[in-house]
Amino acid sequence: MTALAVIRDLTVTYRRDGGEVAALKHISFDIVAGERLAIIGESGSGKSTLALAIAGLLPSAKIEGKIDWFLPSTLGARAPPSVLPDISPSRGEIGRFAVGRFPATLVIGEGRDESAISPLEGEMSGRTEGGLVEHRPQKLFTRSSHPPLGGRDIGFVFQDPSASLDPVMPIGKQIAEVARTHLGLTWPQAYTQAKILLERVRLPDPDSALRAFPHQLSGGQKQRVAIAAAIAAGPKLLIADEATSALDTIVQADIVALIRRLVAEDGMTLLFISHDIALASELAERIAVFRHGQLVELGPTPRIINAPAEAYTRTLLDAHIGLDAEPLSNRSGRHA
Ligand SMILES: Nc1ncnc2c1ncn2[C@@H]1O[C@H](COP(=O)(O)OP(=O)(O)OP(=O)(O)O)[C@@H](O)[C@H]1O
Repeated sequence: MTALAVIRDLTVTYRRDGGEVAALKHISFDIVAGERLAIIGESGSGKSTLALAIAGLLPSAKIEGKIDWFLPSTLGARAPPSVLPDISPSRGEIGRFAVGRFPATLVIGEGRDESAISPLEGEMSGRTEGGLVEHRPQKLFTRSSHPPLGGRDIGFVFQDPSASLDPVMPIGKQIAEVARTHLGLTWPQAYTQAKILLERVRLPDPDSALRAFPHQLSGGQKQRVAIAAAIAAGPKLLIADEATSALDTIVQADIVALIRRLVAEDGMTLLFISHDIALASELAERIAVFRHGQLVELGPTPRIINAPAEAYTRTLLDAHIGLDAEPLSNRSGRHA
């Protein structure tokens, strides 16, 4: 098993009302390349904080610990200047790191420099790119290099597609822009790619859908578009943060099936964040259980479901009425 990312002693603290909130406390685990890993826990357990920290999308929190990335070479890939950390190595250095050979190490939180270009607390541009909300990078300290680039190495699907899609830009352009930016395509090439992606996420009539605006689509269709944008640059890691929670049960099952299919087709690693242990157990090969910012336990899905080591996991299982029922995605023979 090859690690895609090795997370060690990750601690995240937010500042709130003059005090501090420890959202994650000394978290250590590996993300295995190609696996489907679910992060589950009740509200406030730190799931979203973990997802955002891994994606480098926590500009205003205090982050300590280390993430080693084992990313494939990206030589030739184009990185938009706005998402390169200001102290990152020169772009010529990016691409020297091969999977499993030269990890990119982010040592976070050492010697924080307040003159960094990080945005003011709470500031976000609101602009979307590859399913990621673009922001100026936090001050990450790079030991060796090639930190992952949001949108290119990591695709992010949020709970609310209405918030992650630009309401005044045709959806084809939103997807094409990701492909153009990160893959260095021309606009015509990027639009061809966008159409292929709309077909892959099974949006009806992809040709006219290219010109549609988000408000012309249903919630499930918008999430399909958000997923298409998230995978447009061929990320190694796809993070789905409660990506189905805002959808009704039937559409939820469709989106889960879609994510499963796309992850398999593209050989992506999946981090599936959910409060729903039943949903997680359908999709994930391993489950990590979080509570109060701590990792309670992590193991293969059958072991977590059938023989949890921790009482808290058992409580979560007992609380879930639907776990013994037929998996959601099988209920009506649905396909992605
Ligand atoms: N921007 C923030 N500023 C201050 N505190 C925050 C911020 N974001 C999250 N928190 C706090 O950090 C803790 C973890 O929150 P987080 O959103 O990561 O949990 P979660 O498991 O994803 O919850 P949910 O399922 O409700 O989204 C909570 O106590 C939350 O109130």
